[in-house]
Amino acid sequence: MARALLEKGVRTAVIVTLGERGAMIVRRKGDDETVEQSTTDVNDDDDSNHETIMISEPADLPHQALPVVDAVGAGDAFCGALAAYLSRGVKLEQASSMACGVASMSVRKRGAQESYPLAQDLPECLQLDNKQQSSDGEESERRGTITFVTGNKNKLLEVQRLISSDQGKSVPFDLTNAKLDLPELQGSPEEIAREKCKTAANLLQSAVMTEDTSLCFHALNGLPGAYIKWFLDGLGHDGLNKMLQGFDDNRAYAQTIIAFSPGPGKEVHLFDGRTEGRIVPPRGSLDFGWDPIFEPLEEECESGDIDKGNTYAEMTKDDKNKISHRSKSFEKFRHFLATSSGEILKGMNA
Ligand SMILES: O=P(O)(O)OP(=O)(O)OP(=O)(O)OC[C@H]1O[C@@H](n2cnc3c(O)ncnc32)[C@H](O)[C@@H]1O
Ligand SMILES: [Mg+2]
Repeated sequence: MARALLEKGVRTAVIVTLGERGAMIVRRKGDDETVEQSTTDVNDDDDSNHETIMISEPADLPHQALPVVDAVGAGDAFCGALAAYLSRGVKLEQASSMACGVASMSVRKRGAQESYPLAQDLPECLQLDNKQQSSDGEESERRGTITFVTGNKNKLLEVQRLISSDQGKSVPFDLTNAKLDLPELQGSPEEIAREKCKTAANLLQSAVMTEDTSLCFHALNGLPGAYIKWFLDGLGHDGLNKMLQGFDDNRAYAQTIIAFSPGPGKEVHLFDGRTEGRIVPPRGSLDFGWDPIFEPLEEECESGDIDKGNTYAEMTKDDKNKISHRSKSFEKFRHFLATSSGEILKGMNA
C-alpha cells in the first residue's frame, strides 16, 4: 500500500504507524540521506525500488514504565507532533521517532485531546529546542514575531523600509504591526516609552515594540520633547519657528526611543537614537510631522554621505533613513535582537 502511494506520486515518503511497534517510513531508494539513528532499521532486501525504515520511540522515556490505558487519539498525537518537529527542521527519521514518543505518552492517558502532553511537560529528549539540525545538516533557528504598535503610518513606512534594507543582517524575528493609539503618560521620554510599551504588551498579550519620537529644542532645555505632537498640532510649523524667536540658538535634536517587551509583565528594554539639527522655516514635502522644519547638521549628513543643507522633508526617504533618529535607535534594537535572540525567544515563550 505504501509503495502504491509512492508510485502514485507521493513526493517524499509514506509513513505507516504501527501501534506499539512504532512506525515505518517507506520511500524511493536514493531519495534521501543515509540514516544514522539508533532508533531506525533500514531494510531494502524485498524491493529494489524502495527502502523501508523501521522507527521506534526513543529508549528510556520516563512514561514507558506506566501502563497503556487507551489508544484513542494516538495517531493524531503522532501526526501533530511530527508536523511540529518537521517545521522546526528536525530530520524525518528523528522527527518520526520523537513523534512515536509523544504518541506513546498519549496512550498512557484516557481520551483524545486530554491525553496529549503539553510542550513544557515533554521529557528532555522530546523537547523542541531553539536550534535543531535541519535535513541538510545546517542549524535552523526558531523564529519569533514582534508586533510594532503605532498609530502613525509614516513611522511604520520608515521602519518597514529599514527592515527591508536590513535583509543581509537577518535576525530570527518577524515584525508585524498593529494600529493602536495608546495613552501616553506625562513624564520623561523614557518613562513615557516604558509605560506605553507595558500597556501594549498587556493589551495584545504578545511581544511588542513601540516607538516614541521627541523633538527637543536646546534653547528650551529639551522642550517640547515628547509633547511635540501637541505643539505641532496646536502651533504648526510657523508657530514652532516663532517659539525660538528671541533666542540666538535654533539647534534641536530629534530623538526616538524604541521600547521592546517580550510579553505582558516582562522587562521593557529601551533603545535611544538621536540626530542633531536646527529648526528652520518649512521646506519640502509636508507628508510627515515636523520633517519640513528639521535640518540635520552638516556632520550628520557627512556621516551618511548625503547632500548638506536639506531638511528631512527635502531628502529622499532612503537618505533620511541613513542618518535619522529612528534608524539609529532601530540599529541598536536590531543589534540587541541579533545578539540576545536565544534569551529573547525563551522570554517570549515563558
Ligand atoms: O502611535 P504613535 O507611535 O505614538 O505615533 P504618534 O504619531 O502619536 O507619534 P509620537 O507619539 O511619537 O509623537 C511624535 C510626533 O512627532 C511626529 N514625528 C514622529 N517621527 C517623525 C519624523 O521622523 N519626522 C517628522 N515628524 C515625526 C509625529 O507625527 C508626532 O506628531
Ligand atoms: Mg503617540
